Amino acid sequence: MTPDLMQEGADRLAAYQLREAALHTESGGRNASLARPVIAGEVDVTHGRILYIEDVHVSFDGFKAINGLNLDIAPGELRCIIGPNGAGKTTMMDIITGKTRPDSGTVFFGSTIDLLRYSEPEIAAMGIGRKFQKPTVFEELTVFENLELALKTHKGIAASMRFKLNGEQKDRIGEVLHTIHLAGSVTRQAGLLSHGQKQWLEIGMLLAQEPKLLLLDEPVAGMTDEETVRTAELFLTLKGKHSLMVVEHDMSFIDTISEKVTVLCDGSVLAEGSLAEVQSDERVIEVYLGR
Ligand SMILES: Nc1ncnc2c1ncn2[C@@H]1O[C@H](COP(=O)(O)OP(=O)(O)OP(=O)(O)O)[C@@H](O)[C@H]1O
Repeated sequence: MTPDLMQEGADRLAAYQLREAALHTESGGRNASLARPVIAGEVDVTHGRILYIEDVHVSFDGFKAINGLNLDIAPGELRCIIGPNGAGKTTMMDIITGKTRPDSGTVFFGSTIDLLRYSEPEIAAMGIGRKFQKPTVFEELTVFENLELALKTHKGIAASMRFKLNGEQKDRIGEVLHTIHLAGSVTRQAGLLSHGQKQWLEIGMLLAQEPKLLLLDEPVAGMTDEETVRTAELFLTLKGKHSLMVVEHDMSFIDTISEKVTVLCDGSVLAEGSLAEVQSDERVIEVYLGR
């Protein structure tokens, strides 16, 4: 992400926060009930789901990229998503994060927040973080500065102008640095990190914002074997505190981290279960794993 894009995101977030504040001051009626669910930190998971997708359809010029998709994720779950190229994995993440609007269907964050009503920055501000395949850290800044910036941006641009880290926030950055195995590289310029370390730093930038749901697209692509092992350890420590959706093609990585695996094909769920279960499913072997 470029500084311009980050600035734009922060501006839109500030506008969103102003709009939310205005909604909260209106009395009763529809607006009051709509405003209620988007208070940061409050996601109603009493029904046992942090993400709920039902019968979602998306077509691009008549081509059905997502075709009757149903999927839900429990709070604290680490779900792996696999499937052949073109199965709709990225499009599904685009829908959850507000980048693509479905033609029809339901997408809820917890049981009260209808994600289809919100924009991309609004959804990010609610606690859904997304990590794209390529690392996009600020190469000129140090590891610490990248994390600090992530915290500031999360506060919105108006707040970030006068934003100084308090003790709690410094502790939060320290905690994140430890989690992402970069505590020994605080003052290192991000551009000098290895590919794997840059990926961890970007995950750390998301963690600094304390997301409830993290969407990670091919996080170990291009990593060394050692980095892949450490990333698996990292994800296993995040599980429980956060809900994670991980799209990956690396089966040994999935084997290490997965409990439940969802196989997407032609825009809908082909199979779901443990890795061993989906690997022995004839339909999955046919379309994805090969004989
Ligand atoms: N904006 C778009 N316009 C037209 N077609 C699109 C668009 N976005 C995605 N598609 C098509 O939708 C289908 C699903 O694409 P998507 O990128 O979601 O698949 P994927 O499972 O992420 O694949 P991969 O593993 O290759 O990343 C593909 O056939 C793709 O070409």
